[in-house]
Amino acid sequence: METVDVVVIGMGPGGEALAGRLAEAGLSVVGLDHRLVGGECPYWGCIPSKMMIRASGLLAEARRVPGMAGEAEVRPDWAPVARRIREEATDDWDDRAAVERFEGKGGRFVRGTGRLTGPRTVAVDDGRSGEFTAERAIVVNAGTSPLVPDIPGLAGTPFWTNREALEAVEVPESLAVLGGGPIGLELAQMFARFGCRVTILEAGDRVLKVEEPEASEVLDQVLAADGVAVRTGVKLSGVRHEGGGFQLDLGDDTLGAERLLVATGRRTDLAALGVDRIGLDPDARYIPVDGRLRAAPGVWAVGDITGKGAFTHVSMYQAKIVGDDILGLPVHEAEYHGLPRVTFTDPEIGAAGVTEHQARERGLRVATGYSALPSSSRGFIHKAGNEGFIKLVADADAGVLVGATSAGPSGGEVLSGLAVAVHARVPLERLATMMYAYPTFHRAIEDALNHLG
Ligand SMILES: Cc1cc2nc3c(=O)[nH]c(=O)nc-3n(C[C@H](O)[C@H](O)[C@H](O)COP(=O)(O)OP(=O)(O)OC[C@H]3O[C@@H](n4cnc5c(N)ncnc54)[C@H](O)[C@@H]3O)c2cc1C
Ligand SMILES: NC(=O)c1ccc[n+]([C@@H]2O[C@H](COP(=O)([O-])OP(=O)(O)OC[C@H]3O[C@@H](n4cnc5c(N)ncnc54)[C@H](O)[C@@H]3O)[C@@H](O)[C@H]2O)c1
Repeated sequence: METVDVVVIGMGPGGEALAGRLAEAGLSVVGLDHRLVGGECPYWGCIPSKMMIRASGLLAEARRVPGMAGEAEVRPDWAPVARRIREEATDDWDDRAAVERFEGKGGRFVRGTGRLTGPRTVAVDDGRSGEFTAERAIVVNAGTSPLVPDIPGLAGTPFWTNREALEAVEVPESLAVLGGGPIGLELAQMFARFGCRVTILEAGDRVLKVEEPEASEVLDQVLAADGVAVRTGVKLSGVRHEGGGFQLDLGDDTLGAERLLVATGRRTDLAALGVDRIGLDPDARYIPVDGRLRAAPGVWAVGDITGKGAFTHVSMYQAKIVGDDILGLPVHEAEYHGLPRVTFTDPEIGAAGVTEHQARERGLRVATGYSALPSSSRGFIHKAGNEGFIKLVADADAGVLVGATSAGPSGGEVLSGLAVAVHARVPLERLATMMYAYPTFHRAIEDALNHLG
């Protein structure tokens, strides 16, 4: 048993930043991770997936040249993408640089699995087994893993999760994507643009069901144009892998595909983390936290495991608050009412705050405003690839926006102003009386404000 100031279990984006900051502040910090320092985002998530999407976006833009700027012959090549992910993004899934960065700040890294054994103690299984007492804080940043549904025949087949998909060295000839959430959609469109025949199989009645229905409609339209087949209301009842491919039993018919990507959500394992030792329910999905991310006396949690939004920016935002709290600095408690998020399809679907449905469920007197990008000046100029819209959701009594969606080219960037408006509760009157630069996509915000009702 060794005594230190802080133990961080799991070095995802938030845990890595926090552990480094606390070590730089002079605390003795042990950071534990049984995989790679940095977590899912840099190795199997945001960064490599957005590099792939950047490449597929270039292909899509080149294919828009005919009729607008001459001729372009597009011959996709996956090799530079796979190479970039190995050489620039993941260092071939080697975290040496991140470990050294942390150690350079004075931290101590242990590659192993951490488990709470009490309110101040963490057992580490690193092949030797040891235990740390954390005098000041334990921080849990253990993240999530792919959730694989219990479908007959699926277990034991060489299906992909996000991890295998982002390590792909070749583009499959055909791909079935189980799940039409952000992971499934981003990767489906991206692989299709590299010449793969893609089918999305979504159990719900629309893709990206957590966002506005108008976003799902735009995605249906653009995915069809990319040659992606989208099937909703699907129940996959059996999986077989034979002759180098998958046979998927869909009740009425069978779908064949070279590869199967399972993108049906994420799961946590609180029992394995020993949360019962700090008085929490091991069968719960998330660790309950207060505004300072405190889960129990002396224990904080950050990231996906708190259930406040499975995004890197949530993890980083929470880590800053926890750092302030542990260091005894003034704390601005976490607020999620303006939660921004972007699904990096083309068009990007940016959103902040609540959807219209969520606002109505809260019993608000809701007003909405909508403006289609193709009919805006900028959309008219842009032409090919101009799909998208702005949708605003207002609390009519309070006179503020409680939600907004910005779908379109650079929809995630256009979101910025809307995220400020929702976060800072800027009065509608102020938004409606400001200037919006001409001719930008974000001018559609003004048009949507004019249509609020
Ligand atoms: C394909 C994909 C694309 C994504 N794209 C985006 C995006 O564009 N933008 C965005 O904001 N988010 C995106 N996300 C989500 C983002 O990756 C996560 O929200 C982000 O990684 C934050 O997670 P986290 O901090 O909870 O920890 P994680 O990144 O999940 O890391 C947790 C770490 O804890 C370790 N660990 C777990 N249990 C233990 C234990 N008991 N002991 C020791 N170590 C342990 C794991 O090995 C891991 O390294 C994407 C995710 C995926 C899968
Ligand atoms: N751009 C981004 O910020 C980004 C990108 C990727 C992932 N993420 C994060 O990662 C999280 C996980 O993403 P995800 O797409 O795996 O999960 P998700 O939970 O968001 O979506 C999963 C989808 O799979 C469907 N589904 C579930 N079981 C099914 C089944 N048996 N058959 C068919 N469909 C089924 C669900 O109805 C849902 O639409 C996201 O919620 C998001 O927070 C973020």
